[in-house]
Amino acid sequence: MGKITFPKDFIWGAATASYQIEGAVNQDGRGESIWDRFSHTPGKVLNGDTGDVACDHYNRYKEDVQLMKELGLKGYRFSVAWPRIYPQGKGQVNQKGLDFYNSLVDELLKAGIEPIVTLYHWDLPQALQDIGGWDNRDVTDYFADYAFKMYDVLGDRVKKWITHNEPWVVAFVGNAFGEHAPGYKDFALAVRITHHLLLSHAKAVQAYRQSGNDDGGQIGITLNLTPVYPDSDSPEDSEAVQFQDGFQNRWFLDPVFKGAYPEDILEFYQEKYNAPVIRPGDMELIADNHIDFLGINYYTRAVVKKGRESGFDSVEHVHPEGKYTEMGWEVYPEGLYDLLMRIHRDYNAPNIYITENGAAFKDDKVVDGIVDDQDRLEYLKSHFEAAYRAIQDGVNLKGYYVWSFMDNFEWAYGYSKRFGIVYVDYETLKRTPKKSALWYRDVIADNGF
Ligand SMILES: OC[C@H]1NNC[C@@H](O)[C@@H]1O
Repeated sequence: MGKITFPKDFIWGAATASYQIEGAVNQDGRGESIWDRFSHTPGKVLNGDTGDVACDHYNRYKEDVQLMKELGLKGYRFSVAWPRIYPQGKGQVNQKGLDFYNSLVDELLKAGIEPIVTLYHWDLPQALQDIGGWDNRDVTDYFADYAFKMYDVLGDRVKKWITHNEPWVVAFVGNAFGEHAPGYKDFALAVRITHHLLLSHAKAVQAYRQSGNDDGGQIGITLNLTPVYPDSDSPEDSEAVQFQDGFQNRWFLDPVFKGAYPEDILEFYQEKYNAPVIRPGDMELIADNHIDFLGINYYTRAVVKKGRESGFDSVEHVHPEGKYTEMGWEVYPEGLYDLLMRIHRDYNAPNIYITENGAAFKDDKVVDGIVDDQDRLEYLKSHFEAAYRAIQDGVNLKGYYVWSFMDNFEWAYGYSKRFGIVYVDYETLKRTPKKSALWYRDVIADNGF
């Protein structure tokens, strides 16, 4: 592909999340989150790593924003730690928590960087988990109250909001697979939680429209979407694709864009798990609170075939020959093009932002002050090219936030996986832009490559 130039005003950014970078978990009145509890539970996180210190961004944010400015970032996606605002999840507000995010937003704006703020990136206040967490329908109201407070405090300067990050991961990885906080292995619980997450999303959108701070503002949701391909063109394999696509993608896309769950998956869940619990008015609330943009987190594709068991959910994942990242995810930029075209075609999505895309590779070592992460540079380049083709074919893609601005706490993998374009030395917390960051700086400056 020759020189490509992205549309004018395309937002080139980078993304992070509170628990993964902030540290300072006991500073300035922050309450405990479910990830504090989970990471301090022996055996849950590799090497016993926790987010206690992480990148100490809470105390180093001015330095980090300065580095973002030097890289020329146009946008920065971060998340607010709910337990910094409401240490008990509701009730008493922690002013020092509000002060931190106010200062961070002011630093970003001074640096000419547009903030896009995620309200929930997995660090639920533990006090709410103690009353059932997302399985307790009341938490959907506490979330809307927390969202309203953030719109009130930051909404004059923050004009792009994301209600939830990856509700599929929150529900299933945290409550069915047991690999994330709070660590349950209960599929019926996970399905019930998906509905409460979507309900809380709708209530937070409604609160935004009522906040009086939504002038010129946009609100959306970020979904981790994985395009699914059949291992063969057999009818059995296409049935496996149908289930996996429904389980992972359509279960959230359909209610958000069409106001109803996909029939095939809903029927399967009701039969097998007697879930979700949908009350009269729920689907209307979800249907009536439209989003202004869809955030897409794309990492890789899935290739599936009919599994050995019987039943709609009998799916076996296949791992084709090819290049894989340190997470065991196939490098497949074509999947990003196909996904964007599908969202455009099947859901007529309004504006789209790639709110996360990036990779962890082994090549992260500082040698003479340089981190030569050629693998990551090539990963990003190939995915930028796929995004560009989708724009050329009509997709309303308005921005791209690389995951991640800097190496950080990669959940159950702890600090063993590095996604950053900036290297973090966890002994000294020194930040070193990697080769990919320096290349990205030029892409941003030229709005292409
Ligand atoms: O696994 C890489 C990223 N995926 N999306 C959510 C983020 O919190 C993860 O670090």
